[in-house]
Amino acid sequence: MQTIKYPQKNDWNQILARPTIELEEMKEVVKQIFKEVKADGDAALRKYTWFYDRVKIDELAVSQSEIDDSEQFISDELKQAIQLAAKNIETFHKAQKIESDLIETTEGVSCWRKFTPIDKIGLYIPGGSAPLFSTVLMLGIPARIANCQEIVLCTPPDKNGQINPAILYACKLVSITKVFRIGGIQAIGAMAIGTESVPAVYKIFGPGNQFVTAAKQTAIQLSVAIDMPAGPSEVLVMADESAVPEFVAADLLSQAEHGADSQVILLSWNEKLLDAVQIELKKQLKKLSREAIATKALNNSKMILVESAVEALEISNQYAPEHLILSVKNEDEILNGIQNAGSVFIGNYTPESAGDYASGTNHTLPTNGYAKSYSGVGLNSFMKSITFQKITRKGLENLGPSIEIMAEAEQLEAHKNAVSIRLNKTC
Ligand SMILES: NC(=O)c1ccc[n+]([C@@H]2O[C@H](COP(=O)([O-])OP(=O)(O)OC[C@H]3O[C@@H](n4cnc5c(N)ncnc54)[C@H](O)[C@@H]3O)[C@@H](O)[C@H]2O)c1
Ligand SMILES: N[C@H](CO)Cc1c[nH]c[nH+]1
Ligand SMILES: [Zn+2]
Repeated sequence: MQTIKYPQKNDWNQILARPTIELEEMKEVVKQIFKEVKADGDAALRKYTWFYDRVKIDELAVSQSEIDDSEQFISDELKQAIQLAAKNIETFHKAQKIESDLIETTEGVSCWRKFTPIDKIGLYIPGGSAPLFSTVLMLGIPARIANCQEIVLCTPPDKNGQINPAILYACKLVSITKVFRIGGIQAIGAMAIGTESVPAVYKIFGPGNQFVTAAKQTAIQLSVAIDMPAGPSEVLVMADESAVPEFVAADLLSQAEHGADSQVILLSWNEKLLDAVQIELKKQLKKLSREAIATKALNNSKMILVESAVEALEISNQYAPEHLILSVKNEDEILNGIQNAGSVFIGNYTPESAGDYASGTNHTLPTNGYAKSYSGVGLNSFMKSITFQKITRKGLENLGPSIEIMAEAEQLEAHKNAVSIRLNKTC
């Protein structure tokens, strides 16, 4: 991992550039696949599953018996771990329920909101290089709490056309029955457009590689909402002399192993720590089964020696990491200044993997700098709100003159009349 010492502020953006594929190139591919999905439906899904995943699929839908049988293939130990994670995710997301209060904005003018679930949703579960069954929990549990009626789930098949049993077990746990063995752009196209087998949905959720993320962004043009751009994983660690080099290296590697296009950043004002982490990285990397992937990601990654904690914070806010780890003595000084980050992990005993699996927070988070403007997935992502208002005669007498003046100023006479006609009528 390259080390950079005391970079100039003007150079921060270039040093921290993410290893993204040219968006325009991907957009063309996405456009073509979407066009074929619209024209040929399931046949296009089969064609691209063969093209990208090298597997011939007859039955796109996973049968209920495959879902039911999945638990035979996973250990009790894993089932228990999944159940504990599910409990914590449920507890954290249930607590996010918002009850809307009725507000009287002016005497006689009552306004309130009602939250309703998004009826039809699509979940994308990554499976290209690792079967991320934890994502089923992260999306399925809040969707169930929100009471979404139709949940469609797509995930790529393995070389034998099968879905990992842990993904199916997690589907069973959260009562998801419409499961399809489709990945990548074609899966997003199927859920956005609809085919003979895959129902079209109103909103698509879930992380994925750059192709999946580009496809989700194109789905927006078809009036389908998306949760956010949740692309290749990233982490930024801020560490001082109180950090443990072994822990820091392990955290960096935990996100580097996701994919060759992941990026990890370490910021410190303590040069000795950077050197120690560098040594640890080499030691730990060698032992990883995904060494090759993590090595590529480390080539996109940087260790940066900065002047101070204040400067580190400024860089971090500019970078807007998906995950921010604080391994520092005076965390409170930094916590107050965090403006842009998907999820924050505080102290030596809070590995980022805790949020990936089991602490309760959601791991579907904005990447590629989108943490400047997007939040991660939460209960509200699965709901929308409708506003209501009721105005009494007295209320309209109080508010009406202002509406009339504003409508007149906007030269919208009919708007004004809708108020005046009422105020002028005595009943
Ligand atoms: N931001 C988050 O919240 C978050 C959470 C979990 C995972 N992730 C990220 O999700 C990603 C998972 O990626 P993955 O690849 O393992 O699985 P994936 O399921 O996202 O993608 C696999 C699919 O990509 C398609 N594909 C592969 N090569 C292609 C190409 N050249 N052109 C078009 N399509 C192609 C194939 O159809 C394949 O099925 C990783 O980058 C990981 O970092 C992000
Ligand atoms: N770190 C990923 C989000 O960027 C989520 C994940 C799932 N499994 C392991 N990790
Ligand atoms: Zn992870």
